[in-house]
Amino acid sequence: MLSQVQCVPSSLCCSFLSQLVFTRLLSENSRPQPSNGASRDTEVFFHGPVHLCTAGVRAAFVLSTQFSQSGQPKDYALPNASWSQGMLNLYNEFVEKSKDGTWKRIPSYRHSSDSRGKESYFLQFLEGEKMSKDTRLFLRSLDEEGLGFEYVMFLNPSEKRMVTVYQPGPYLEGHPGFAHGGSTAAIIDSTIGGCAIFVAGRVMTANLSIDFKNPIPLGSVVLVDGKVNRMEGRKVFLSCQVWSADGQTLHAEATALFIQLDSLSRR
Ligand SMILES: CCCCCCCCCCCCCC(=O)SCCNC(=O)CCNC(=O)[C@H](O)C(C)(C)COP(=O)(O)OP(=O)(O)OC[C@H]1O[C@@H](n2cnc3c(N)ncnc32)[C@H](O)[C@@H]1OP(=O)(O)O
Repeated sequence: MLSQVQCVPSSLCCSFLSQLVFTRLLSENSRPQPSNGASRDTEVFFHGPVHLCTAGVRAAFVLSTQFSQSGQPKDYALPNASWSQGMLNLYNEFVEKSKDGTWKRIPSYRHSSDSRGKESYFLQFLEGEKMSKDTRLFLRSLDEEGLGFEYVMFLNPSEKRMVTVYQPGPYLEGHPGFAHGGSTAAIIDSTIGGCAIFVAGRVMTANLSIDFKNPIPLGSVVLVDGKVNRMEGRKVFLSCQVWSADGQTLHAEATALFIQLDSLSRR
């Protein structure tokens, strides 16, 4: 994939970049604004008049957003320009707590096969599943920062607990200005899914029950706090709460059952 990015002729890139600037100027006053939570600087739109831009160049751009400058797969669980100060504050708080090893930041890649390193419980999970190299991670499926799920997970192994610092972007809108409940379910499922993977390896969600207490404003920052309560045989019981960053508002409460799998291949 990398070589495809590097093979794009530089003249094509220049033309692409100038079109991009042109596109931004053209569209600055005409396109709808994100209702909340997205930095305009991170937005890239492709409009009709500039469709000189080929699908190949578009693909090269998309690929280039998936790799860091060092050519390594991009770790999406690191700060970017779309993160609000509130998101950065909570992130820094947990980075600080990670210094003595109590918490561990979980790197997060678009493609599961990019999850490298001995800290990667997720990779161990996938190796067990023999999943395709191109397996995607749903929550990382947008090319542009700040529009969808912006999040970083921290695992506390001794407490079997995972917290996700989460900032929902405008593409997750349900009721005007608020995150769709399905997106909240997805971040809860992934947070407690991470906990369940940590304690039980290969698992699937069998049951997820959510009480939505207060809507989550788009662009706000919340803390998704999940933990394993107990295991009974193959059954992993978990609970989760979603709090506003200031701890004053309980947005959602959930319980879940995950089932440890012997193997997906038997299915
Ligand atoms: C550290 C890591 C970091 C990672 C970060 C990234 C994380 C990303 C994470 C992403 C995460 C994304 C995660 C996702 O989105 S997973 C996608 C959504 N989930 C599914 O699609 C699962 C579909 N269901 C199934 O495949 C099967 O039904 C499963 C596998 C769940 C169980 O079928 P299986 O044939 O294997 O088991 P069994 O039927 O013998 O049952 C076994 C026991 O379980 C009990 N039971 C079963 N179902 C229920 C139920 N609904 N309520 C209450 N109890 C239930 C059952 O009574 C029995 O109990 P007992 O009789 O033994 O007492």
